[in-house]
Amino acid sequence: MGNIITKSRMVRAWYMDNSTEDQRLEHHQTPQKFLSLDDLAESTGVLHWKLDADSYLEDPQFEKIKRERGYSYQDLIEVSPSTLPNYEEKIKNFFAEHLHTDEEIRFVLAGSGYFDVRDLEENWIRVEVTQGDMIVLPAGIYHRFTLDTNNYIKALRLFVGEPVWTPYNRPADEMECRQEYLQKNTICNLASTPNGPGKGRGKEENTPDNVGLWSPLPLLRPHRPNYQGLLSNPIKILLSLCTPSWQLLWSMVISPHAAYPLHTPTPSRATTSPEYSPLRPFPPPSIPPTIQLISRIFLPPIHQLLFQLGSSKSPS
Ligand SMILES: CSCCC(=O)/C(O)=C/O
Ligand SMILES: [Fe+2]
Ligand code: NI
Repeated sequence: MGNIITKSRMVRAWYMDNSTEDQRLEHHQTPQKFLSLDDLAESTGVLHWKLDADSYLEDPQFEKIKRERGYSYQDLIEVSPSTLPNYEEKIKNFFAEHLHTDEEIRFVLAGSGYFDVRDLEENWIRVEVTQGDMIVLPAGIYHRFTLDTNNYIKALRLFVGEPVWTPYNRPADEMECRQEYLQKNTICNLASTPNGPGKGRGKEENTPDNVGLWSPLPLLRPHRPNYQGLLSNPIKILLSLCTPSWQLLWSMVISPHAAYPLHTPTPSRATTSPEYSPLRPFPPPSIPPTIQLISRIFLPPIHQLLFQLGSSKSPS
């Protein structure tokens, strides 16, 4: 593939239009609507790193990511009409909306392409990957892949343990990994944060960025990119009207008690972190066992239910 020009650029992600034109085109909405990597992580759980594809073998950051995330397997895939056996069929399968029971991890060594991921409001978000992009799609996320008009990508595929590439085409809503994905992304990680978008979830587990930020109000944060779309049916409107009182109750009364025991087994930095609002003291001054129990057992399912009602009644 001597004529393929590969260039490294900042990753871009945008909301797609609904056109059925050539899948390899960019498919922007009008006007174009981009989202930041923080918003991408927050609304889908997709993670991204920019690395040097020419020196990844000696790159300590690449090693660190592999070590910390347990990636023990890697191989190469080169997607182009001339390099991929059964190209036409594979390309068709890659572009069918599907999920996997494990993370999909790709590190782009050359060329480019698009990973499309569904957010929780059923929008397609297109993530452009070029040389040096490492992308992790969480287990259970609906997604698809296409080449762009350059028709070429070479990527490392990484995996935890023995690789399982099986795609499960949509609908796969009953699968455990899908349910887990929804659970993680509707309750814990789309958290309302005191620090603005993107701080509610991160690439590391159990850091202060990931604790203490648990809120039942993922739908109702004005900074979320699709906030407007949420106000499209009566349940969503009702939810939004409840926001101020629910938010206040949550942040002042329940959250300081509930968030800490729910999310951090190791309180190490919690008390000293300057990032926290005084409304969310760490550790909580006292945690009445009944409040802990009630908030742990009842609030997640209630909020999950509200969320599902709110997001399934009408297209937003
Ligand atoms: C750039 S890797 C090709 C796409 C792929 O492997 C996959 O599983 C898409 O979902
Ligand atoms: Fe896939
Ligand atoms: Ni060539």
